[in-house]
Amino acid sequence: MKYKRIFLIVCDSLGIGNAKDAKSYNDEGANTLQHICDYCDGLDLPNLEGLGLGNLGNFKGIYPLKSQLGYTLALNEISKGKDTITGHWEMMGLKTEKPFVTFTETGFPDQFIKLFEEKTGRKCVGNKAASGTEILDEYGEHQIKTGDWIVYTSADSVFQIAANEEVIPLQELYDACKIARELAMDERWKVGRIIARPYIGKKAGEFKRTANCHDLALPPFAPTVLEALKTAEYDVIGVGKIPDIFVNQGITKKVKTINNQNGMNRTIELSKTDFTGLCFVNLVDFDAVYGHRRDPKGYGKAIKEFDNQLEELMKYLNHDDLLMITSDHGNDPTYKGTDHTREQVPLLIYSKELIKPHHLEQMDSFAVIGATIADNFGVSLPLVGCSILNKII
Ligand SMILES: O=P(O)(O)O[C@H]1O[C@H](CO)[C@@H](O)[C@H]1O
Ligand SMILES: [Mn+2]
Ligand SMILES: [Mn+2]
Repeated sequence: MKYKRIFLIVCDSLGIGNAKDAKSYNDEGANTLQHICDYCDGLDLPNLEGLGLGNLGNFKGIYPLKSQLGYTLALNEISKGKDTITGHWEMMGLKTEKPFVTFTETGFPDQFIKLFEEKTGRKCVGNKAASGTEILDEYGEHQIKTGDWIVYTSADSVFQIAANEEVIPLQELYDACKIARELAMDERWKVGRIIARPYIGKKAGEFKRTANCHDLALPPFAPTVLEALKTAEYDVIGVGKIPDIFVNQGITKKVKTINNQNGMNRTIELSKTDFTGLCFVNLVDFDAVYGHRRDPKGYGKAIKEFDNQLEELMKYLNHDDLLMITSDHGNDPTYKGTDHTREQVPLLIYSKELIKPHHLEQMDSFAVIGATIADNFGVSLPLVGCSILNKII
């Protein structure tokens, strides 16, 4: 074991363009970070820049340094799919060959909706691909009058249920999600995630989603690196959405968060505690609050805030800790539509002492991350992805 603790932070959706297969996803030219930097007329990110982020692309305001502190490379996703689950599972060694079923063009079939209505005792409205905030403006007032569920999907493999917390009790929404998850274990409707989308407010234009959102994912289809770590009795701390994404498999401790800032604060607190193993963090606001909302200015501000908090985290790292910063897909806020974009993701690696700063161009598979972690802790390596442990040290 070279590193006692590894902190892996996923800046959800912070892609860096250039995916070899972007065309087959209709995402040619998408580049989340580059276009945010352009839109903001340059981003000043001293900590990420110091690690070497500027060597990973042409990002206005982020300069490529000759003497970067970190080890940097770009990763290509090899799975079929560009959603959160696919990206995170690949990081931990699973290659998804068959994409999850989607209902983007058609909405969910009548049979599924009927069963869901019968079992939950409420009717559904919506049932189409939509932005989660726009659909509240469309149906939120209707829901207050009727108590109907607002259901919707997207380009992702999801069934999302929006419910006003002041109209439908939160627990009833969670129970309905469980019912939907059971129904959607049927092969015909086996979507990657059922998502509870609670919100508050009284009229269109004023509805606000709350932090009580909850995902019910399919369990990973094979053991992941997280499982291997847990079996070998290492700590596997999941912060934010991580436990949901892996349906708690391989997780030894769950830490809930309410937003990015809180996620980083919780991570900084964890860095002051003693553990041996992995602290795996997802910062979802980049994606949910800015990427899908096509808000490049807000996204830029959020990256800047992350960069500030990163400085504090780095201060608390021990000499034998390793920090990895990456992403799970792109979500270019200047791109057409409101969905994820197929992009390469950055991998920035840092340790106070045990690192050989270097910029390596690119590698295939996000599983480079899981393989390196497995290698470090001496557990069995995943079937995909090469460890770079011996290169970074
Ligand atoms: O528009 P909202 O509700 O944020 O939905 C987004 O979040 C879901 C999960 O990533 C996807 O379906 C995506 O469209
Ligand atoms: Mn994501
Ligand atoms: Mn998303």
